[in-house]
Amino acid sequence: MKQICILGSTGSIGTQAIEVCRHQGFRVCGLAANRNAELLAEQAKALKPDMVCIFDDSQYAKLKELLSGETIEIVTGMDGLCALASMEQSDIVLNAVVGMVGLEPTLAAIRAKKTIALANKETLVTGGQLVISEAKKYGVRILPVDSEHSAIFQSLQGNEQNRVNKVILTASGGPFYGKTTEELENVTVEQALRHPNWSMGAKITIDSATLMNKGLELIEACWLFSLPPEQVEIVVHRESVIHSLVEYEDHAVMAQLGVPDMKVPIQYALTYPERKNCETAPLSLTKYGTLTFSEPDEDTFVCLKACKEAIRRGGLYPTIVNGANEQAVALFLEGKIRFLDIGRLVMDSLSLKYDMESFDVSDIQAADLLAREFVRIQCLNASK
Ligand SMILES: NC(=O)C1=CN([C@@H]2O[C@H](COP(=O)(O)OP(=O)(O)OC[C@H]3O[C@@H](n4cnc5c(N)ncnc54)[C@H](OP(=O)(O)O)[C@@H]3O)[C@@H](O)[C@H]2O)C=CC1
Ligand SMILES: CC(=O)[C@@H](O)[C@H](O)COP(=O)(O)O
Ligand SMILES: [Mn+2]
Repeated sequence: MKQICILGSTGSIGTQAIEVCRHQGFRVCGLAANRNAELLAEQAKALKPDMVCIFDDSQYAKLKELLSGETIEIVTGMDGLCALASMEQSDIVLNAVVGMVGLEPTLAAIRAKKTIALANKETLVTGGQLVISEAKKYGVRILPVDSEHSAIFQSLQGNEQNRVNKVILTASGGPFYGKTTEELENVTVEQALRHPNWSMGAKITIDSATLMNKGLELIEACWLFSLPPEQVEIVVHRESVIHSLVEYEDHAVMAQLGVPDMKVPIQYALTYPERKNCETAPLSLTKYGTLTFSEPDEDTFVCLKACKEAIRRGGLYPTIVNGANEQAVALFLEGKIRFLDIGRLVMDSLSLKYDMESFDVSDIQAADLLAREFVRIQCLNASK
C-alpha cells in the first residue's frame, strides 16, 4: 500500500489531499501542521499515522493531551518537520505548507530519497537552484501539485523529445481584474479574500489578488521545466478551465482542462503515472459556453512585474521579493497596511543589493530575513 506523508495537513491542499488518500486507499503515515492542534489531532485519530508534527511547540502539550491513548510519535519545530519529511515509511511527501518555511523539509525529503508532490511553490521560488540540483543528485522526482504546473506537466507527457517553444500559464486575474490603481486604493481584506474561482488558504488568495501568485508561478515554472522566463507567457483566463498550455516547435498547443478543483492535480501527483477515478465533477464546455483570454495588467498589478525582474536578475532576488511579499501579506491580513502597499513594498525590495551567485540554505534564509525586515522598517517609517 502506498504511504503518503502530508506536510500542511490542516490547510486547503492538506485537507483535500486526505480526501484523495481516502478515495485511493493510500495510507497516511505522517501529518504536520503549524499550530492547529485540534484539527491535527482529529486527523491523526482518524488516520492513525506513525508520526505527527506540530511546528509551533507552544501547541505541543495540547496536542499530546488530545492524542493521549494513541501510539503516535509527536515532534515539533523545524527538526521535527524535517524528521517527518524524511520518515522511513513514506513513499511520497506532499509538501502543502504555506511559505518559504517549506524549503528545509523539501530538502530533507529529497535527501531521504522521497518522491516529492510539491504544492508549496515558495520552495522553488526561494531555493529553486538548490532543490533542483539536490533532486538530480539524489535521483528524486518532483511532481507539481500547483494546478498550472500540473497542467504543463500533463501536457508534456509523451512529448519529452520535442522542442518546447513556450509554456502559457493561465491566470484567473483574481477578484480585482480590470480595476484601476485608483479603484484599488481602499479595497478591504474581505474583498481581496473573495477569489472568483478557487477556495484556498488566505496567503495564496491574497497573492492571486495582487498577481504575485502568477509571478511566483512564473519562477516556479522556470525551475520545474528548465525554462528561461522569456519562454513563459502569462495569459488571463477568467474561467480557470484551461489550467495551462504548452506550445511546441510545430506550433501545436497541448493543454489540460477541467473544472477548477485541486483534487485533480493533487491526485495526479499521488497516483502518477497512472490516472485514477477522481471525486471531481466532469467539465461541461457547453455550460461555460465562452472561454476568455486577455493580457495581464502589470502596471496596476506590479507584483508580477517585480517577480519578472527578480528572475531576470537571478541569484537571491526571487527570495527577496518572496520574503517581502510574505511579510507584506501578513501585515495586510492584520489590517496594518493597505492592498496597494503590498505591490509597492515588493517592488521596493528589489532595491536591496543581493548579488550572490552561489548560495546555500543559510544564505537564502538570510536574504529572506533581510527582505522581511526591510518591509517592517518601511511600514514603521510610513506610520511615523
Ligand atoms: N490552496 C490551493 O488551492 C493551492 C495552494 N498552493 C500552494 O500550496 C501551499 C499551501 O496552500 P494552502 O493549502 O492554500 O494554505 P493554507 O493556509 O490553507 O494551509 C497551510 C498549511 O500549512 C501549515 N503550516 C504552515 N506553516 C507550517 C509550518 N511551519 N510547519 C508545518 N505546517 C505549517 C498550516 O498549519 P495550521 O493550520 O496549523 O496553520 C496549514 O496546514 C502554498 O504554498 C500555496 O501557494 C498551490 C496551488 C493551489
Ligand atoms: C489553484 C491554483 O493553482 C492557484 O494557484 C490558482 O492558480 C490561483 O489562481 P490565480 O490564477 O488567480 O492566481
Ligand atoms: Mn496555481
